[in-house]
Amino acid sequence: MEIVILAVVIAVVALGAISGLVVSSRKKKQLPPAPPSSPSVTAPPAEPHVGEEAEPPSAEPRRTVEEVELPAAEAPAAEAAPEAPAAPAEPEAPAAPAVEVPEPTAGRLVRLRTRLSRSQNSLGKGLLTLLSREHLDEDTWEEIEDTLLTADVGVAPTQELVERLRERVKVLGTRTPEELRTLLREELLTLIGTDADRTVHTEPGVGVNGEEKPGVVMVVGVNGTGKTTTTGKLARVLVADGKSVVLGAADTFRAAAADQLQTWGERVGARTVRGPEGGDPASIAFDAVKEGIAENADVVLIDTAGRLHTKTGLMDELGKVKRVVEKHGSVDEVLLVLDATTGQNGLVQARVFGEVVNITGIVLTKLDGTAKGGIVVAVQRELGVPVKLVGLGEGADDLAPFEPEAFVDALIGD
Ligand SMILES: Nc1nc2c(ncn2[C@@H]2O[C@H](COP(=O)(O)OP(=O)(O)OP(=O)(O)O)[C@@H](O)[C@H]2O)c(=O)[nH]1
Repeated sequence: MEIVILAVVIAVVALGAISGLVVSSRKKKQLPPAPPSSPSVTAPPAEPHVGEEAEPPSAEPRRTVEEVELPAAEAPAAEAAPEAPAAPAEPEAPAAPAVEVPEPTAGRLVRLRTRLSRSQNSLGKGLLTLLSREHLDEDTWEEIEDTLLTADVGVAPTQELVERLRERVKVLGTRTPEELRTLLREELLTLIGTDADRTVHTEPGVGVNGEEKPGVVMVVGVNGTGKTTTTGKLARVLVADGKSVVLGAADTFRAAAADQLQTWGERVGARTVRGPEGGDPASIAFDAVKEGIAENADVVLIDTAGRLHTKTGLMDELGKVKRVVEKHGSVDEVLLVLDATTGQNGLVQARVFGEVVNITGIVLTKLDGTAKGGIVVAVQRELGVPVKLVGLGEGADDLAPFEPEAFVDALIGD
């Protein structure tokens, strides 16, 4: 019996040992799956790869910024142009509107009058309303003063005008609206001045070598005031008047400026002389006049780069551009372009530009976008030169000769 029990125990122990082995071997088999998951654990080591990869791209963009840019898109078109016969037709397509016929310049200010009076309403109408009050007490005169100052007329001209109005209103006694309108019209005209020569001088002259030289106009001013646009619009005006025009793209700061000018020129058949981007503006201006002389053109318009009047180096450069152009002969007109919306700051600009180049006329742009038409008075006083042209919109023919009467009529309405 004992033997049987012993045999059973041995058998049980033996079975236990065998099953233990099986379990442990299963466990060992389960482990291997762990290693497959271990690569994901080793993923972090991939981070260095990411880091490694990150470096080249960080270097690449520096190259691609220069290399890819727009030329990548433009180059094929440019390359295709000489090969494909259809392609050359495309560059000619924009040249087709070169036959554009600009609007006649006469009466432009009258045509643009609604735009002008819309923006200037508060000045003219405001003054008339105040002057029509039954009792013109001190408060009312102060309000009149404020209206003028708000419209950028300037302190001294405002005081002069108010003094004159006070005197004349006193003499008038009863004031009919019509009398007031006439009175205000006269006084505003006196303030603006009707005697100044507002012609943009573009007559041909005699060059240093005795040859006939085109009229030369330089367009100067602070950034974004509308120089290129004005140069383009002026080219249209001149072409409309039957003159041949050469454009000089001496704005080598702003990459798109030369293209912009060339487009304006192409639309009316005026050639643009341009140089490399960032090139010497004086030499481009010089070449433009040289071309103008060679081509027997009537007028050369030189668009210069926008420059802050506070940067001495840039202002010196402007002086140099003018001096270099004068090696051919006189510069007949230096137009300072002022943005009417910048108000009093325009006066500071006018003063500094006037010190560097002899300003002969002012172009007041964006008059359609401000009620501060009084700047016309202030800037003429500041510089002692007349406003010759006004910009009244972004349209190609939205540049008008400045006519004091039409301007004042627009201010005070009918
Ligand atoms: N509303 C309005 N916009 C104008 C007038 N004149 C110019 N502009 C706009 O003013 C912006 C600047 O004009 P640009 O001719 O490029 O100015 P710019 O002085 O040549 O600029 P920079 O070369 O950068 O100094 C453009 O969007 C023009 O369309 C105007 O009389 N009225």
